[in-house]
Amino acid sequence: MTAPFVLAVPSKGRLQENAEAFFTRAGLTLAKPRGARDYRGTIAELDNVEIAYLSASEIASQLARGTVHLGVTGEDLVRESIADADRRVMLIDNLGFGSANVVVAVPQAWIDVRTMADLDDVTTGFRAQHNRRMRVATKYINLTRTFFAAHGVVDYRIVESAGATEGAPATGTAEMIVDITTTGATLAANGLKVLDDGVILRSQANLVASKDADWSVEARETASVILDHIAARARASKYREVRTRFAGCDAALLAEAHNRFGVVSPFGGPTSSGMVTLHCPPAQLYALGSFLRAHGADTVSVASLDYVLDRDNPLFARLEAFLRS
Ligand SMILES: Nc1ncnc2c1ncn2[C@@H]1O[C@H](COP(=O)(O)OP(=O)(O)OP(=O)(O)O)[C@@H](O)[C@H]1O
Ligand SMILES: O=P(O)(O)OC[C@H]1O[C@H](OP(=O)(O)OP(=O)(O)O)[C@H](O)[C@@H]1O
Ligand SMILES: [Mg+2]
Repeated sequence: MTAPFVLAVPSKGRLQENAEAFFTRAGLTLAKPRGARDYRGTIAELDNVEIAYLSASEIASQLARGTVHLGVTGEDLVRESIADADRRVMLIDNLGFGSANVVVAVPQAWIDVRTMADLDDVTTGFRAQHNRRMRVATKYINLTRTFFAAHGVVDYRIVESAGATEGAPATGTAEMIVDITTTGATLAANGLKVLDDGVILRSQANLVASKDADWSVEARETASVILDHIAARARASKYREVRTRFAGCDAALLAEAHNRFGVVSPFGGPTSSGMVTLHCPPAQLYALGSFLRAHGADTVSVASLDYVLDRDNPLFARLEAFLRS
């Protein structure tokens, strides 16, 4: 028996629901045969795939170790926990959820500190005056070191924080923090502000591949099928299907529609009777409908697309290039 292909999916926290919904939309139904507390699952449509339900941070670690082939996790966790991340894992695609920024935040009361350059001055002055370094509370130790170094800030010390990091300045365990934020509500509630150039990383959930997983022929084939599903869904959601028929519909008109509205003609130009099926970006639908009617169409129908299966498998092509590199 060949070893199963392992896909890691967040088991809890804010990424979980979105991740499951993402696979469902792609036509891949995640199932837990032994109930909700089961941390191993399957994909109803595919044999020989094992779903590993793990925390988002554990997914990043297992991708680095190669114990899972593909996983969904936050870019922040990938960049923080995997040294040399671009060589060991590949971010195949942004998933459009789990957006959050890793930021440098200081007390709002520091009115003269707006930028990293200001912070550099303040940390240097603090060290000279107090004979100790300012403390930064964070769980993003590597991201903090790299970012501070890039800005020439050296007079600081990291205090590792596992949770409630925003509270550190008020309780006196650190002077400032590096943490993740979405709405900014937690920072504001703790009297903190983000430095103007203090965004270290704009993170979101990603589909990530491990370089060191067992990429057997079977594993590659499974990845190709999974990524084909995902690409078909992604392509479908970028467009709506527009259909019409009128005598004046010709190649020149379609070329104009392409240039003006970003319309593509996946099945070629109009038939001899002027029947055509187009794919149009949602924001341009009404403009396209008006354009077609102005040129003679009596009726234009618009429908949403569930999947668009192309001969190309662009996500898998990227994965293959990475595995070869
Ligand atoms: N507002 C946010 N705060 C924290 N993480 C967020 C936010 N928005 C998106 N994320 C993403 O979700 C990931 C996981 O965060 P989540 O809070 O779900 O789990 P966790 O913090 O790792 O788990 P736990 O808090 O139980 O240890 C983050 O690393 C980040 O990529
Ligand atoms: O900018 P906001 O929208 O306020 O969100 C940011 C907060 O959310 C996260 O905490 P979480 O709820 O995940 O708790 P945790 O610290 O236990 O992970 C994060 O660590 C911040 O504290
Ligand atoms: Mg959290």
